[in-house]
Amino acid sequence: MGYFSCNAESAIATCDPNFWDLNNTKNNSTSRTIRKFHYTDLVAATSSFSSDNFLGKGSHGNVYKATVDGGKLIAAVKTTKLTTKTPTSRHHITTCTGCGHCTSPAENEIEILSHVNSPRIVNIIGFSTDPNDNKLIVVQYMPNGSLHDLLHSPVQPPSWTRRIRFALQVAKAVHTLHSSNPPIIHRDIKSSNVLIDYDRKARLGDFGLALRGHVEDVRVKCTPPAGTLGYLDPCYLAPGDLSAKSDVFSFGILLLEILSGRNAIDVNYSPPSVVEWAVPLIKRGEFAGICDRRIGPPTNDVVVRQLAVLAARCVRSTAERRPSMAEVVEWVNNARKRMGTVPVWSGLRRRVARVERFEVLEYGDVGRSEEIVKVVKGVRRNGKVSSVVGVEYKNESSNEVNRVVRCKSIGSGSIMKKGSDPNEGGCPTRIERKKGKMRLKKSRSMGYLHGPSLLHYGNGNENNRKSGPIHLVEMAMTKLVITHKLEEKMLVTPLFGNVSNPE
Ligand SMILES: Nc1ncnc2c1ncn2[C@@H]1O[C@H](COP(=O)(O)OP(=O)(O)OP(=O)(O)O)[C@@H](O)[C@H]1O
Repeated sequence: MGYFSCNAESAIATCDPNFWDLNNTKNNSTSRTIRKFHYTDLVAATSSFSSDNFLGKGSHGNVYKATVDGGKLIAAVKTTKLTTKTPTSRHHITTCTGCGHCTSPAENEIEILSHVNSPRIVNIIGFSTDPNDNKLIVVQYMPNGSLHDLLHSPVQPPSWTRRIRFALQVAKAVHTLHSSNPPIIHRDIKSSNVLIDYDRKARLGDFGLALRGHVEDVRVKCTPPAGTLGYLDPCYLAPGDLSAKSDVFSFGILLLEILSGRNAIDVNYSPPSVVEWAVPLIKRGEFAGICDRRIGPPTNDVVVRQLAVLAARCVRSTAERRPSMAEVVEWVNNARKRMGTVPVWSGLRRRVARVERFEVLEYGDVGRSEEIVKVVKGVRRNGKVSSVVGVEYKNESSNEVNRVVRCKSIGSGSIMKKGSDPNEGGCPTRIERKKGKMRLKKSRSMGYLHGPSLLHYGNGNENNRKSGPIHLVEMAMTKLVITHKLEEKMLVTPLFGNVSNPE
């Protein structure tokens, strides 16, 4: 891959008074010390840039594995050539035709990386200059390839858990860049620039196109648009169009790639653009349709729904309407937490199925006419209850508003067996009243039913009102009935607005 770029570092010094001088590796308070290697040391460390140490080829040169400091440090050395003004690739694009305001990607990468150090990026160790004045960049060695290789490898595609972790790690990397002072805009977020470290965590690399500065800074303003086709923000047509939201767009493409396992531009699909292919599916709510066919949707399909809608928001055509990277991190993190869990109400479905086996349904077919009027945020009521959520719902016939607050796990023992209803002479050994609440006792599982719902719950008919234990069953049935509405309200609407229209 290559850039249409130009090389005129003196012009940058004019544009930006803080331009980082390669001869001064620590020129201001935000810089960190980086090493200046002798070229001959790097020749030795790479066995004269031998094919055995060859790691890959980029748009500006090759990358080699280097063993430095007598074997104490393994690094990657990126060789570069002084960039010409000639287009070198069909992938990278920029409109620069020799403006005299650009620096070479290698020098730019050294400058940017000297100002940032994060476990989520491929950090710089040092640099060198070859006899032809070409720069060599020494960065941390990433032994596990790129995210692009992993996603598109024919063997063993990554699991959902790994994909979501990678998405979160990249989102954190971009957020770190955007929140540094002055902000750094990467401009080339794509799966081949995400490398996997020793701990199998994703790190963002290749800062050749990155820009450091506020959008109003002259340097940022005078740098022509650049990026990789398929990931490039369509709003970014002129230097003045650049904003952090361009990275958000590219991240959205990457997220779609992670979810679908398809390339940003893939002629095997119709349409070839991942945005044009995925966004209509997302708008129609066909979330399973965008999941990588090789692994299918995850157990908790809410996770894909959340991430797909988030991706659709990131690639919105209006840059201002895209989320910030802080928001992206938050929602990907929420999805990660949800991964490995089952939807809140599906556990209830299983428990209600057990109730059916106990034949308690003879108490009546209740809860068919409730409408959710409010989703209430739960509170931690007991050390044993880790996550409490609830709803207020209205019985349409009686107009009563009742509230159910429950923990994620109400044990099967919280449902009374037939014959244990005190009205029938049964013994409610597992249920006790405490301070106006009904407490369900079952080993580690606790649940609560709040005040009026215990006393006034019913289908509007006084005669149908049941005693406490029976109500527990009825509540369970009610929750089963409202499952679909509730998931939409709780898990989608508050997070993303109207799902059917992410635009
Ligand atoms: N730090 C690293 N550790 C291990 N391998 C690396 C490292 N950096 C790059 N590579 C390997 O070298 C290849 C080329 O990397 P490079 O960043 O130069 O180009 P690219 O990102 O693939 O393409 P482009 O330069 O067009 O964006 C990568 O695909 C990767 O396989």
